[in-house]
Amino acid sequence: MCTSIIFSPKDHYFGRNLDLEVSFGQQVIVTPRNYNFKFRKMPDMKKHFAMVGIALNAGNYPLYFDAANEKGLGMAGLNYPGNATYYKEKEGKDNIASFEFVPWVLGQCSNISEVKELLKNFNIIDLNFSDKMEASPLHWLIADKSGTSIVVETDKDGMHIYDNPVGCLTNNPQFSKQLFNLNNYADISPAMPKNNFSDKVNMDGYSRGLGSRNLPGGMDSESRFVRVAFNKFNAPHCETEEENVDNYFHILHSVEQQRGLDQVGPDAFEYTIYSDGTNLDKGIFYYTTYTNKQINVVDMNKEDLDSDKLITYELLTKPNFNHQN
Ligand SMILES: C[C@H](CCC(=O)NCCS(=O)(=O)O)[C@H]1CC[C@H]2[C@@H]3[C@H](O)C[C@@H]4C[C@H](O)CC[C@]4(C)[C@H]3C[C@H](O)[C@]12C
Repeated sequence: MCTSIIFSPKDHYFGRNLDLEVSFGQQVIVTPRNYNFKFRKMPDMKKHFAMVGIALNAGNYPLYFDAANEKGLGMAGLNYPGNATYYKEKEGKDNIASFEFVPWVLGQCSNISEVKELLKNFNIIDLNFSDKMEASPLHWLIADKSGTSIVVETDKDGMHIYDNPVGCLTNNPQFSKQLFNLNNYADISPAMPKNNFSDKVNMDGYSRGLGSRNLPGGMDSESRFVRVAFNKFNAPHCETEEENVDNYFHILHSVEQQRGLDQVGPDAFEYTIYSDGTNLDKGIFYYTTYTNKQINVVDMNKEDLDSDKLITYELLTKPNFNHQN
């Protein structure tokens, strides 16, 4: 499972938790403006916006899991098995494979209204990257530095673009159902609950935090959706970058999957391999990994963004202990 959010305390932070049982050897990859992006059914994109995110470098082609561009637009693909549908090629349409969708959008759009315009002629096609790497069933959260976000789902009945009032996405079911499900949690609150039960019973609030007692705690995608939306809406908005980045990671880590809790095979457990976030206003990329909880930083502005070569950084995974004596 995965969770993606846009958090807007002052600047805007976009990213995700990547939850899975196996790692692909992904890296932080900065794609500069003059890297030649090839598309299977569309002309090459020789010049485009620079982007930073997590990707698998497949023979010098960055297969992005999630990324943000220099204009402050971010995009993440999350598993959507059973629902994601990719279509046949259509004449006159922009025919894009699912693994090309992130660079197609981030290469040329600056904000959500441009994305909506671009998607008017979009057709996602059923194409594998290679024989060994089949297309993944995904849906996408896309957000910009105004804090606006949309969800794109390509279902059996066609493509849906939803305005996203909560600024988060997890996995199944469809986004519209995830939103509807929030109805069931309307009474969750950071405040102590009032006794609406009966004035015949003395309820003295034996513990702090009773207002969030019914917040779902499971690893499943519906529980994480409710939990991350609630935690994000109630997170503090601070003044400094450090405080806001710290709060951002508290939100993502509140839905992280601890190893051992989500069994997907006889001896296999899904867990949060990394959590990342880009400051969309400043182009600074932050991440933590399951074993390295220090916040690591790659500042896109420190790179030569006019280059034509991918810039890669290994994800740091070595535990970082600070011995005080
Ligand atoms: C599995 C990842 C999503 C995480 C997630 O939602 N996990 C939930 C798993 S489940 O519901 O519980 O089964 C997705 C996100 C981005 C995906 C990758 C990117 O789309 C880039 C390429 C695309 C290629 O077609 C397949 C390999 C791949 C490298 C993808 C592998 C995998 O499907 C990734 C890493």
